[in-house]
Amino acid sequence: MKNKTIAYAPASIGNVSLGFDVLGAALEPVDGTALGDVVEVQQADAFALHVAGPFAHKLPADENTNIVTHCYEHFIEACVKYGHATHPLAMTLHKNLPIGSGLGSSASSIVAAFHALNAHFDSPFKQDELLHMMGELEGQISGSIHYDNVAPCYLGGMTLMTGQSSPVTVALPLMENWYWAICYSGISVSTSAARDILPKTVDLPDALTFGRQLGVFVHALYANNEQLAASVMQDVIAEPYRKSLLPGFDEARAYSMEHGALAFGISGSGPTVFAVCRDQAQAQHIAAWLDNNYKQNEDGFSHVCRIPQAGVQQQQG
Ligand SMILES: Nc1ncnc2c1ncn2[C@@H]1O[C@H](COP(=O)(O)OP(=O)(O)OP(=O)(O)O)[C@@H](O)[C@H]1O
Ligand SMILES: N[C@@H](CCO)C(=O)O
Repeated sequence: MKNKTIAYAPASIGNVSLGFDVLGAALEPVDGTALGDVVEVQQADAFALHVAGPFAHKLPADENTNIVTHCYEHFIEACVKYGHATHPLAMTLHKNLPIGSGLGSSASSIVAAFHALNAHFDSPFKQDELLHMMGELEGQISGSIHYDNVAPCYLGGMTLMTGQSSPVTVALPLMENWYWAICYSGISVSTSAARDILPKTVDLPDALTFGRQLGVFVHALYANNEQLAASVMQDVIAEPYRKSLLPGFDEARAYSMEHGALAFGISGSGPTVFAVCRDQAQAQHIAAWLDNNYKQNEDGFSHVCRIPQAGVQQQQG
């Protein structure tokens, strides 16, 4: 067992427009910004959670309501159930991602927490076992289990959920030259509220479009056909309802598409938006425009990102 274990878990895009709840991608800013939460664990006499970082003050003051505390309790219960030895830990969460941002903020805390806990105790649980725990904890927050943030955050890349208990998710090929301009507007959108406004059933034409788009997208990634892949990146499930929660969304889409973006959409449940760009210069231009025009307040930010191959990463203590 290690004295101190530290894990960094990246931001992620849920849905990627065309894959509601079943498609997600990790994010890595090209300028080296660490866009993700960090969790440290260390042996202690009793459990304690300390919260730090730029968005710590936006979390509930009571550490018992922090999802990281719930991850610890869940992990220890699982260890007891399966006969793995444990001891109490002190944990620190560096809350670097804004809450209710659409960047997979709770997923980032959850993945960093479970990875640090598992590594600290010499990996008693395997990948899919941990993913199930992560999905369950994410479901406690958003109201239903979905893996489209926790899976890419944990494993990196762009991942498609299988609906199976193992493998929970499979990796998809990436378009080598795509850059993702992302902008968080600075307001908070609750994922559970953004799920509650969606209709409970989907019309047949939309169901057919959803299936066709997802199938064509996966084919186009394997065929390395950028135009075909981008042509089906449209959201027929959530965006028509959610965009009313996002001031300036239509203008941001119109500007991005007029300036060459291949696709544009809501990241997760928003308010973060993304534009898929052919090269870094185009992404820088669109990110700068979004920064000046889509951002609503000083909490907002924009980045040019790539999709990293790696997800959660262990750091030196
Ligand atoms: N460590 C944590 N990180 C983020 N949210 C937390 C954490 N602990 C508790 N919460 C609570 O969970 C809820 C998170 O809400 P929500 O799912 O809308 O945000 P999110 O995960 O940040 O969203 P998104 O996936 O869109 O980035 C908030 O009520 C927040 O106070
Ligand atoms: N698939 C989830 C992602 C939330 O970040 C949703 O759109 O509700």
